[in-house]
Amino acid sequence: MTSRHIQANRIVIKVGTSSLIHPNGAINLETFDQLAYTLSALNNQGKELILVSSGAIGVGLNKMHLKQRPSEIGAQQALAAIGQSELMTLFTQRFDHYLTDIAQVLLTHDIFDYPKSNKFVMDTFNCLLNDNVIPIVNENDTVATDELDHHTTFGDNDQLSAIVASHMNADLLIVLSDIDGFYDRNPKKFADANLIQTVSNVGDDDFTIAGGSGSRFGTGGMRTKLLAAKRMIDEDRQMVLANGQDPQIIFDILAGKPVGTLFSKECVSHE
Ligand SMILES: Nc1ncnc2c1ncn2[C@@H]1O[C@H](COP(=O)(O)OP(=O)(O)O)[C@@H](O)[C@H]1O
Ligand SMILES: N[C@@H](CCC(=O)OP(=O)(O)O)C(=O)O
Repeated sequence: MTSRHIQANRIVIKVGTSSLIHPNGAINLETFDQLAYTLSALNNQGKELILVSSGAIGVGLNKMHLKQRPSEIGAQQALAAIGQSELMTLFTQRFDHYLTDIAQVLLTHDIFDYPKSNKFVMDTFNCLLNDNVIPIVNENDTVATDELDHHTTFGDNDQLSAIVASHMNADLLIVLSDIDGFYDRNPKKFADANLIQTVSNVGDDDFTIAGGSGSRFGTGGMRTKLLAAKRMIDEDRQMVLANGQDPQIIFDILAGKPVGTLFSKECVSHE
């Protein structure tokens, strides 16, 4: 069987709304539980983990019994504020079950551009990792109003996870979504789309086959994931995009099994 060369000690895992919320708007409890189990097991093995989790708006919609995301930015921000505490409650419950400590870190995309803030954030992450605590990051949606087109780019956690991986010098970024990886066209629209197993360079052609979000709750779609992948490859880090339906897939990724799409300068597989 072919295998991949994945050697990662410090890992950023990003989980999208589409993995945390069922298409009917209900909370996907299995994902929360399996994510907590998998990350706790890896934490116990000594891996350094940072989880970037979307889902505040999705959980907020569920809590307020709303079916549709409102179009006004203020209303989305209010829902994110409602959902974020609920999101952390869900994580706290599940991680407690596996005796793992977690912490909430809310960031904005530009926070690392300011040397003082950069230092504070890095110090916080480093202290948490030293203390064996898993930081759970989300964009601070209440104050993050720097992007103009909030209807499509509100809280782009794909790129935030790449920024965190970059500044924290992570070896690997794992992006968990509701599809098996990067396809030659949107698999939610084209039944005959083919999975691309490895990408060593993200170019313009790749962006032309990257469509928008496939669910009512996700925001970034494939474009923001490719931007994250491009950054990782440029910095000689690796990224794997995989299906988050069963977060135990992270064990397979770390074992070098050919699951999802690997973005890496070195895509050599071994028989
Ligand atoms: N080329 C492509 N390959 C895979 N998925 C694609 C592609 N183009 C668009 N997509 C869409 O991107 C979606 C994943 O992005 P998104 O809905 O934002 O998920 P998440 O909440 O995990 O960030 C998929 O469900 C799929 O519909
Ligand atoms: N900060 C927003 C995240 C938005 C976002 O990036 O969503 P997704 O495309 O599901 O990763 C929230 O928690 O709802």
